[in-house]
Amino acid sequence: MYYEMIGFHGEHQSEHTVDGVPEPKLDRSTLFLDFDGTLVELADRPDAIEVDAGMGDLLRALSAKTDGRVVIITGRAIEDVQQYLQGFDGPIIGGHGAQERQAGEIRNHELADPATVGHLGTMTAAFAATHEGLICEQKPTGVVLHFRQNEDLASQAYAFLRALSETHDGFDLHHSKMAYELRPAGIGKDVSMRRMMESGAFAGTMPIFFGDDVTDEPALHWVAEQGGIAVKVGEGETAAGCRLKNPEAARRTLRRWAEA
Ligand SMILES: O=P(O)(O)OC[C@H]1O[C@H](O[C@H]2O[C@H](CO)[C@@H](O)[C@H](O)[C@H]2O)[C@H](O)[C@@H](O)[C@@H]1O
Repeated sequence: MYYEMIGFHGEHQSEHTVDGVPEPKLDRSTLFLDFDGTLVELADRPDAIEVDAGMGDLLRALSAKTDGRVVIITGRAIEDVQQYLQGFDGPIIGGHGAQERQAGEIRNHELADPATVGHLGTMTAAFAATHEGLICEQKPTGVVLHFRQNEDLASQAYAFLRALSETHDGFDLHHSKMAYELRPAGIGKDVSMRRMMESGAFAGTMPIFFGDDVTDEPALHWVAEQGGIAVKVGEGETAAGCRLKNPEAARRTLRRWAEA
């Protein structure tokens, strides 16, 4: 909407679409990319993903086309996701917005009090250790309980984290794919995205976002509302105007843009 109001819409994307996605003018765009389920296929465990061998080259090529405005925006901790992104030294928003990497330096959001996060992590790890099939993922800004290995434990995982959220101010409970997560209240990919789009090199460019999860929906909604390109990867209800079938299709579109 904003870009249409100021007359930029047509300047930032062509009317030509491939697989239902408009072809953007990358030199006037900012490209936000979710990681799990968008750039890489989901796996049984967070540490079992397989990253396409050309991922680093792809992100570097897209960064060159956008003058450095490719942003990885993920729920993972930055310390975790960056091991899969060798060769990409651009900005990363991690922990759903609770962390940011700019110019190689990682900053954690002040809302993620380290003592509280540590305490939540310790308690959740102890709970997972006594429930076979639950995986505790501790992050610098929150904690996740994964139940993909044993779906029958979903309600117990939920009840446990819910009790923690009710006894620890400032942390909200969120549902994502086969997992529940505690993260600081007030953070979100949409919040980080809006802030970034108002700053320095990003202001006045058109936002593009590829995301797959319910946790991506507020940001997909915001991008669509701005007249940007919001792409939902996979199935499910969405506010996005475009959809690609799976991460392979998303990578194919991105490779085409990188080579255009
Ligand atoms: O924002 P994203 O980049 O999509 O990250 C969301 C969460 O992704 C990871 O969990 C999910 O992917 C795992 C690996 O495929 C899968 O096993 C799990 O069931 C999914 O929920 C990651 O572990 C989380 O920290 C991220 O928040």
